[in-house]
Amino acid sequence: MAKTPDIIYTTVDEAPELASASLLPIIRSFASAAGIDVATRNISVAARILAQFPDYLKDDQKVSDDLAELGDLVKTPEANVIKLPNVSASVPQLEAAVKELQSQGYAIPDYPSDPKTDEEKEIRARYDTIKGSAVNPVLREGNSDRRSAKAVKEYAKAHPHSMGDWSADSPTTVAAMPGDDFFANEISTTISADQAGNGKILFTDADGNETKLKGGLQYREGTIVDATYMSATALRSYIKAEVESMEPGVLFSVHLKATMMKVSDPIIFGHFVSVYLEDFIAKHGDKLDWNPNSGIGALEKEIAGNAEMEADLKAALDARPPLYMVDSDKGITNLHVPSDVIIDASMPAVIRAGGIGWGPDGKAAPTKCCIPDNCYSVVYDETIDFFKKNGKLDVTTAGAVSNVGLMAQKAEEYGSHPTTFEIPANGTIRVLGGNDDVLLEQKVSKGDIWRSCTVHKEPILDWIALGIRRTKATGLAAFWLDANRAHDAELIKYVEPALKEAGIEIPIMAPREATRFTLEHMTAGKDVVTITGNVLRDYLTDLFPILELGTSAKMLSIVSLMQGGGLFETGAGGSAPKHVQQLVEENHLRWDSLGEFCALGESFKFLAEKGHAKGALYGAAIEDATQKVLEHGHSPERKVGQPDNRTSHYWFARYWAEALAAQSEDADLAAHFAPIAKAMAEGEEAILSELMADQGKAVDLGGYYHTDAAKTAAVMRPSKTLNAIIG
Ligand SMILES: NC(=O)C1=CN([C@@H]2O[C@H](COP(=O)(O)OP(=O)(O)OC[C@H]3O[C@@H](n4cnc5c(N)ncnc54)[C@H](OP(=O)(O)O)[C@@H]3O)[C@@H](O)[C@H]2O)C=CC1
Ligand SMILES: O=C(O)CCC(=O)C(=O)O
Ligand SMILES: [Mg+2]
Repeated sequence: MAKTPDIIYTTVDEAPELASASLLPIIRSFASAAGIDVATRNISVAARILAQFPDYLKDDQKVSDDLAELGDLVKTPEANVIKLPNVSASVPQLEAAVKELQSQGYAIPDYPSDPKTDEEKEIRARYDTIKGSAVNPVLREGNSDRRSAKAVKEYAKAHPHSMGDWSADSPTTVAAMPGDDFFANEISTTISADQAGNGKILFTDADGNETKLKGGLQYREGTIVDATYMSATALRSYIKAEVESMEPGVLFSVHLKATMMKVSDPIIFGHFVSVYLEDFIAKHGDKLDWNPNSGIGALEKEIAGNAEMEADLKAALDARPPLYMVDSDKGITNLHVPSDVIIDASMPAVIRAGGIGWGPDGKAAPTKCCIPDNCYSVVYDETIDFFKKNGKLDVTTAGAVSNVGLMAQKAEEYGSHPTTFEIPANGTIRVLGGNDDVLLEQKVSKGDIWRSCTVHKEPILDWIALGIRRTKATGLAAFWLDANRAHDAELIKYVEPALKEAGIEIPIMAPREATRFTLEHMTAGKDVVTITGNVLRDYLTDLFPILELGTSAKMLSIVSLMQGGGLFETGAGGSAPKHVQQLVEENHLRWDSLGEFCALGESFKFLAEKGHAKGALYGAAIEDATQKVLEHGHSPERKVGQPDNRTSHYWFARYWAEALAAQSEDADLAAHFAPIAKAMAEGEEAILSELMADQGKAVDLGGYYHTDAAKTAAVMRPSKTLNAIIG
């Protein structure tokens, strides 16, 4: 068997991938001096599509299934993977990627939006494995530890980013369902030894016809299994009530996670679209080949050229309260594209701005934020309440909020796609254990969104232990668990004895209380650890970093894999499509690779733990370089003509080389890097001017999802002087 590479750096999409075109050659060149090989594996949406359809491709077009390979690797102690954020594709994004690949000569099939034949169904099943958050759940074989590096936090306190003012009478609110949501309907149980084995989910309609919705569920002793549903009727009447009770001057918005929750949330999104456009759909719905779950963007494409429908759509939108906009310049509303509705990014942006979003007129306005499910809406509701009472966060004095998240082995909601169903008819749903015991049973109605989540015992115990370690290192912490929520009550049965055994007291608080506790302490300058389940891990690791640091991309994001390997995610944010657009239009890339720098440092330190002596020197040198990039103000700036991602990489490389040249533990390494550092310093003027020379001009990357490597390299590595030093 081939040797596992020392470090694997993932190939992804959009802005982080453009950044890699500049940064990775530097990393590889420097690492090779210590005999450390840095390999790549491609998990971009384009590569994942090609990997699914070898039978449609010519031999020289076929690609390996790198995600599957990585999925196996993370279950071994050898794993040392740097994972950059990748596109979690919605249907519109998937369709766009397919179209682009087809235009490049890859004869892959169209995405069947309404599969009828067996062949179409088979193609659709392959595409479904690519849709939404298809990468992270496969790689995350460990729990999550996200925090800011000390240097990053100190820099943010010394150089505070802008924050909007909050006023006590801000009309911005969070609106959740009055009941009959996932929170209200949840039931939960823990699998006994007898019940372990192959579980299944059965549905029985009103006439007694039984269908198996899912079999082969691997229940283990100690696994927590839940069942819950959101009533479609209750959801629709809540949306209607919220649309109809809007105050003038307030924007209407919904905040979901259609990428991660790829089965349930597009359906919820579709209900928002269809209630909001009720009158238009009543008039034209029958004539349309359009699913509201794809959003208004897809509707606009469907009716393009039909003047009557276009006029009616415009009138329908005008008759409703103004929508919160994703991009007001381009007319993209909150209800346009499901993948643009990303609550972990959108709610912090509203809160950071002082409770405002952007309206169709391009002006900022207060916003009603609909977050249907009460499991998590309370966190944002309480946060907004807190800032209304206390005014905006003082970034210069705020403590650091870090997170320990229960994530391993597809924990909780984020692993529930295969066991989420839109209920076909009124009836009963039952979850059976390995011994056919009925574990959970619920009466449901047609259209309800029903799901079952699981979380295994080993990840739970590992998470509690990690929470205890981080609490000891930090001082203040809380478990965010609601004793009144069925799932959390089962988890508490693990947490309480584990804390007792460890002889440590960590409070257990419901999310609303825990939010207040965290905000009170952080505003008083204290560092706080939030120990949460998987969804709150995702939400909080954008919310607090965006408030504290201006972006979550600067976070350290470590997944200590349960089998002993390491997965180092870069930041907590996404792939920044707006940054790609700016690069293409004006050759300026404002993506900040600080997250990559932090992950790289951790990855080298991890290599040292595994016995690679030079890993520790590299890790320390990278930390030093990262701190210098910050201290000397060499992070990318936002506007064309200013230093960007590429110049920040030059400084990072230079400081990294200088640190390796200056260390005295390894004379050979110092001797290798001394001339590199010298050449970088001497070449400063030439390199910076070569890096900046072509800013302002449009560039061609040869694609969006599947860019041309040579074209991208030419754009991202424009300095001959630097390239010659890197070799
Ligand atoms: N872990 C993962 O793999 C994740 C992937 N995603 C995917 O990313 C895509 C985009 O998601 P979106 O919600 O727009 O979130 P992003 O995090 O990509 O962008 C939100 C905003 O945050 C700022 N930002 C994010 N990262 C950086 C960075 N490194 N440097 C500077 N600024 C940064 C940018 O602000 P500004 O524009 O003001 O500069 C950006 O527009 C989607 O396809 C989504 O599925 C999202 C989250 C996590
Ligand atoms: O995998 C995804 O789609 C998003 C992940 C994410 O937002 C996170 O882990 O913070
Ligand atoms: Mg997130």
